[in-house]
Amino acid sequence: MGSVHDLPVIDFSSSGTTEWNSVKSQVQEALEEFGCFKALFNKIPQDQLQATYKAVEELFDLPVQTKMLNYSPYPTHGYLGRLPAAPLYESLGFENAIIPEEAEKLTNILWPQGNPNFSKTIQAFSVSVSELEQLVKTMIVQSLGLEKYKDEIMNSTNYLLKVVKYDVPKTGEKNIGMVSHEDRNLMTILHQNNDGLEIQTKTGEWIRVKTSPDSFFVLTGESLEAWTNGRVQPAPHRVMMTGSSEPRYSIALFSFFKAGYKFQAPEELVDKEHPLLYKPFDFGEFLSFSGSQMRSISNITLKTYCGL
Ligand SMILES: O=C(O)CCC(=O)C(=O)O
Ligand SMILES: [Fe+2]
Repeated sequence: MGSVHDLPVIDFSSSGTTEWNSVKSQVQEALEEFGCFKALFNKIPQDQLQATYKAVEELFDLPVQTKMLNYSPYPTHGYLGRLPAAPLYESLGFENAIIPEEAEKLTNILWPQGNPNFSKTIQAFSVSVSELEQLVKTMIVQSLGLEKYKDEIMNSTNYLLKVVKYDVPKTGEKNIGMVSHEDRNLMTILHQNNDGLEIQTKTGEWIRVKTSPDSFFVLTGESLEAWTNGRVQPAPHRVMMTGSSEPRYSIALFSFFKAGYKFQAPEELVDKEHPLLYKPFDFGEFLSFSGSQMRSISNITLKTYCGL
């Protein structure tokens, strides 16, 4: 792990029991201190990664009216763009993108004649990143001594693949790509083609995440804070388009508890020093009620919604 001024970097490329235990404790330490870390994960070949970025560029090249067909009943899970607070930002979301039929169904809305290459590419990418998400989740439940909840957690998780494009700011335009916020889901695993993502540490310092082809940035969200009864807290993050000469793309897999699954922190994490922070809640209902997947953008906090 790096110095106080660096974000932790954790290598997931080797396997074996010794490595597993070492990586597991690095994960827990990083999450408790920063709520995030950079994962070196080489299970996605470079040509697959390049094909995914190519597919994403093709998607953003579609006319705005077409992109707007990407609708989700959940706020911020479908097409978003031209927002006054984020004029450089545009995103689309693919719910359950790890399931081939779902990826295809959403693809066919955008390309009624079909685009099997696109749906297969984003589905394969989502599956690979979901494997990393499941490794991290397994390590968290093991570190907390809560492995008995692992299957329930795994079976209650859904995934959304969100792809984002940030335009280069024009002269005189603000360079904020996305304002500071924390995510509300369980975990977000993000790959970027150019630097731009910045993380705020607990001491208030902003750190810019360095891009490399095999690095995936793991951020935890408010739902994990609730499930761990405050042990892991999400880090504020933002995107600054500083010194860019070309658009920036990021591809992020969001995991969250399925709508209809009411959850609360396991009783093992509740005691005198750690009183229960939140009443049981359903993430789908909370998302609909709060109006945004991003804390700090919506005025409704989890504390006001179901805090104790
Ligand atoms: O594009 C990025 O790097 C950040 C995206 C993000 O934070 C989000 O969609 O919640
Ligand atoms: Fe975020």
